[in-house]
Amino acid sequence: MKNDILKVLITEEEIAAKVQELGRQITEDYKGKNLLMVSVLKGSVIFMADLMRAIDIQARVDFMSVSSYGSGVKTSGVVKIVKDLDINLAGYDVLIVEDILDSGMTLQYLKEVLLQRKPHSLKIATLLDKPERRKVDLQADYACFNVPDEFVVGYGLDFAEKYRNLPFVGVLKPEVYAK
Ligand SMILES: O=P(O)(O)OC[C@H]1O[C@H](OP(=O)(O)OP(=O)(O)O)[C@H](O)[C@@H]1O
Ligand code: HPA
Ligand SMILES: [Mg+2]
Repeated sequence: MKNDILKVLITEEEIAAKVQELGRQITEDYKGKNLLMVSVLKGSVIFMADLMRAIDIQARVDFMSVSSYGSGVKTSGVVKIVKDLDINLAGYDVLIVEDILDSGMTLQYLKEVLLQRKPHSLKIATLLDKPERRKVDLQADYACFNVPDEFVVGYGLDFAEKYRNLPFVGVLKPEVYAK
């Protein structure tokens, strides 16, 4: 699998160090609050698993799955909830945990939907931010790394459902897309 990688953008060690740093920051920022971490399936599960263990306050977790109706529709911002949260958000300080903020369509939709449920607060933590591709005016409250406008895989991020289990973030060789 690693043979398919053209270049590593962010190493396993760099990710680990940043996730620990973000965990400490969230621990500080959410002291005395009622933290609920919401992971957006599937890409964010690796980040979620590492980040939650880097946080030293009581934190609940829940999972949500959304899908676009097709790549064409995704750009119009139409997203469908495939699996909703189990927990009612009232009274929680919700932190959405995402792997990547790209066009921003997914997170803009999620933010809107979750805000309607009247959480005490709502913030976004993302591992990767690709600001050049943004189509909506949205920023993450916490972002670990900026990435250039290239399709990236690994540490949860997939190409055609593959490469999520790479421990680093990288770019695929062009011939992999042609397969
Ligand atoms: O900012 P955007 O342009 O909306 O892109 C970001 C979203 O796209 C990816 O999810 P995807 O729909 O591929 O699902 P996955 O997490 O299961 O891979 C990624 O995990 C984000 O959720
Ligand atoms: O660069 C990316 N890689 C994988 N999944 C993604 N979803 C949005 N952008 C990306
Ligand atoms: Mg994906």
